[in-house]
Amino acid sequence: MTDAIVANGVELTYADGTEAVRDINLHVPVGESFGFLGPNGAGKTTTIKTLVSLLRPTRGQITVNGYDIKTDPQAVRESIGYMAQETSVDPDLTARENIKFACETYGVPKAERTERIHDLLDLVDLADVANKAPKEFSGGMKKRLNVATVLVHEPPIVFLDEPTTGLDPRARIRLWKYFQEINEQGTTIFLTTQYLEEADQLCDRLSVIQEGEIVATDSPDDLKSKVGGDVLEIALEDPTEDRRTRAQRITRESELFAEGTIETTDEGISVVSEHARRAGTDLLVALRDEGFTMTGFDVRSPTLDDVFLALTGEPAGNKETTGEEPMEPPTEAEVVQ
Ligand SMILES: Nc1ncnc2c1ncn2[C@@H]1O[C@H](COP(=O)(O)OP(=O)(O)OP(=O)(O)O)[C@@H](O)[C@H]1O
Repeated sequence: MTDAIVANGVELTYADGTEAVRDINLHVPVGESFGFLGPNGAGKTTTIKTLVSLLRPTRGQITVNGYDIKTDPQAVRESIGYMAQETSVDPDLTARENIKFACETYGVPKAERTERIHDLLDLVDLADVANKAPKEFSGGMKKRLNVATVLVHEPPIVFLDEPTTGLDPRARIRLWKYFQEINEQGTTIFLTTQYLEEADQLCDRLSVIQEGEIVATDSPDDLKSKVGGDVLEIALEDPTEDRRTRAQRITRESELFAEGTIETTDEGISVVSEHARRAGTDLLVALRDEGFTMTGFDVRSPTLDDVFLALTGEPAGNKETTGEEPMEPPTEAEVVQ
């Protein structure tokens, strides 16, 4: 399979000396849905802007659709769809007019425009509000319109920079559906995200990026399998620091869990081990014999959050779960759709 995106040894240092990305290497085959997962400031936007030729790398080579971004930036831009982090639709033109404008900008032949606009309004579920202006739309509807505008010239690759940030879960799931649809139709997708679930749902493969460097690249399942087992979480009654540390030590001293990763949590301890499922109850008994009372117990498969923690030593800072980000309530137009 040919590569849609190739990046070799890419670095980008901003004028103020910030080394935003260092030694980025990528090979994204045609038809793949590839993700860049990382927290705020990790270098995702810098990377995507460099790939679409809006920023010039300080070092390294990039080809997109076979075009070199340094020598052929115009050909790169004409052959891709790029959705920036900030939604870019004209608030005063209607949804239909916004898509028509994009058709003109990208030189879609006149004879094809009417059908293309109709199909795109359908794809993103905005046919009912085609004659309304985005100033009346919810954030989710604006993003969907934005998706339609970047697809007008049927690009073989679309670059999506945190396409669902700020949307409520329902709007997010709808957008995922459209991305899956265009990917199934053969479009290569490169997206950045800080949502673990988004990476899990949409990406065939992903790179985890931290402080400008790729720390792992694989399929979501393979990344999870590298965590080293299932995750056993135990909540203790009265989980003072002393008690959590003692429970951690007892677990570490037990033969079965000596090889696992044992962390203290707010409620008690968390153990990642290949024995978590089979021998979890033995550990509960051992802790009970040492005088602990357990108030909760859960064994689960690893998530990308566990992957992130194992790779970077930090939680992913997923806004969805930390609740840092205000959710956008649906507007009237969204509700009536
Ligand atoms: N124009 C700029 N000049 C100097 N430094 C910048 C500039 N833009 C970004 N940076 C810095 O480069 C680093 C990477 O930023 P970048 O926006 O690429 O990260 P990100 O992963 O996309 O984060 P976010 O999720 O917040 O968009 C950060 O330290 C950021 O402060």
